[in-house]
Amino acid sequence: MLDYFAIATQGGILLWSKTFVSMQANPVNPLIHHLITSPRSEEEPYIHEGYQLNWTTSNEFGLVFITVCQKILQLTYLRELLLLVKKRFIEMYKDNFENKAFVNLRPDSISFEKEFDQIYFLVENNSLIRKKATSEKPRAFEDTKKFRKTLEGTKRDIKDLTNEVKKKQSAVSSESEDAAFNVGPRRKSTQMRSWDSKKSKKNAQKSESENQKNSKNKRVWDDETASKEEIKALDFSEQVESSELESGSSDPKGTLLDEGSLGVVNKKGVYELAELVDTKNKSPSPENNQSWIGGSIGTFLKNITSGVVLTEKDLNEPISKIREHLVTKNVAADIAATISESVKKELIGAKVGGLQRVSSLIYPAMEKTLTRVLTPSTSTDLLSDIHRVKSTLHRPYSIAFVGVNGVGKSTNLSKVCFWLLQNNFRVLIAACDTFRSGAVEQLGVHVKNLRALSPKKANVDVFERGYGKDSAAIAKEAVSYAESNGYDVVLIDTAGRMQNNEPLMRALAKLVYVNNPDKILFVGEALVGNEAVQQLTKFNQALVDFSPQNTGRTIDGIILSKFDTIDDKVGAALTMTYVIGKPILFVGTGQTYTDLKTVKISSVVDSLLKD
Ligand SMILES: Nc1nc2c(ncn2[C@@H]2O[C@H](COP(=O)(O)OP(=O)(O)OP(=O)(O)O)[C@@H](O)[C@H]2O)c(=O)[nH]1
Repeated sequence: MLDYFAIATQGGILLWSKTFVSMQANPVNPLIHHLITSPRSEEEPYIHEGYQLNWTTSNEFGLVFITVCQKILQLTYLRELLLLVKKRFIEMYKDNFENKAFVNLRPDSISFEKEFDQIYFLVENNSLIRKKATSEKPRAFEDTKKFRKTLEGTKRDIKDLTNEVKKKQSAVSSESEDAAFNVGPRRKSTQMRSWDSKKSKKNAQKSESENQKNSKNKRVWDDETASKEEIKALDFSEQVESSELESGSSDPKGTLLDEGSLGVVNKKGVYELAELVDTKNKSPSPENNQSWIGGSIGTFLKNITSGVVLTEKDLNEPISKIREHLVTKNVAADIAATISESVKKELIGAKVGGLQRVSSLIYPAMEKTLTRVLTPSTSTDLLSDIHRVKSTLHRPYSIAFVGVNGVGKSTNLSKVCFWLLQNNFRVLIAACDTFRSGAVEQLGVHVKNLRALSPKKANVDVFERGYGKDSAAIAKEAVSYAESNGYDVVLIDTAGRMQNNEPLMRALAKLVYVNNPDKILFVGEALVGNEAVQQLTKFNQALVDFSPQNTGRTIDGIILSKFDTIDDKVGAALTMTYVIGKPILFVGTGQTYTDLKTVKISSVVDSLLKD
């Protein structure tokens, strides 16, 4: 779905905008600046910090219309949306323009919300409208009809727009088939879309012969980890270029995958995610006076000589330095205080040995405490768990993704799916966000991309039942559909919800109770402040409080998303783990499907101890 739509003057004055997902830094200004300094073709999207911006200008009125969406999504309707919004906006406000400037109209008096929503609704549902002629009437088409009926007084506009959409679609209809990703008993399995259609095969052959002409830069393997065949299995270039990726993507490989963050295929043929490595900070060295332990802490301890037994008084100052250090690493303040107190307890009564520096006692004490906090109480080996459930219980393994709005649940679910697909699992994605408009379609786009990137294209489907329905029931239906149709894993996408919204938290507890997923993963943003700690605690508590039968099920693990936005401060991992005593299973490090990493306890500890 869209993150943002803006209408601005070509001079950069924002006239009207609509925000769908809040963004950390609005990329519209950089685009406008870019357009002023180096005009470029409207056909070529502008990529800025993980966002893709498409636009159209009206030179006659000096306007620019801009869509912003995450670059991982390849939305087909952006051009149509832009052109229709431009047409409608100019129709409505052209009398207020003179010499490309507004006359007697202030931006805050522009009322364009209703018109925009009508256009967006129609364009977003374009593929469903196109299916009108087919025997099966999709549910959303009925919605479109109902919606139209309610729009008294605007029928003419809607008719015009619909005709325009249809006209444009008939031109591209042979290329777009994006409404057919959904599965479920409602459709017979024979009706499920075959992604290896004749057209794509033809494209594949064409791309293959083009590939032979173009010498590509392949990933360079710097060790013996993978065999030639295994490397071939990880070379997605051919798959992507021969895929059915939607139009408008001039560099699909770069958009969907980051070769730098690819995992490795190990000797057993398992595609392992890359590990998070802190390359930015210096290695800790307690013996090094320049390091924070040897330096600032050492200063407080330099008077303590050999044979002395450490007391609380000796340790107060150094321990407060440890707390400050942890806070600079993004550990929540109260947790930094608790951990440093724990280090203090570890050290009280320790005897300083012969040639030993006191500061060198601190490093192992901290290492021990941090390792204790980070050591998981539940399994982190998902692949083995999935195999075990498959071979012993003969059923699919289910994972629910939960968290507040916009933290990256669907994106990271898709990255997990990419990893599972590389390991040849068959995955069903259950679209249980029946709340946010566009959530189901967003999963459809991910599935389309994932199919294009996967060794076996038919290994991933979406199970959806549209909007407004009971998500617990949809998840149950999906799991049973997966069981009877041979899927190995069900990934359950849930709606984002605020931790204080009791009805929604009750609904989540119900989903967990009814489905008892094998793993409940909390997706939280890496920039942890008190707010995020509270979110995690409350989600965990709500699962207990609102469970219909007091099952005691709580969150099993954490995905720390948007790690790339916080400059390698691993403290968030410590804070989150400390709060619920469950491990960080994955770290999201960007917006492509390969931007998912695992974290080793020793590297988190190492990183926390670094300068
Ligand atoms: N930089 C960065 N962006 C991310 C990461 N994960 C997700 N995002 C972005 O965060 C935004 C929201 O992601 P979604 O996956 O839609 O979030 P969600 O939690 O499913 O959203 P709701 O369904 O609205 O609750 C998108 O723009 C994503 O591209 C990440 O690891 N790094």
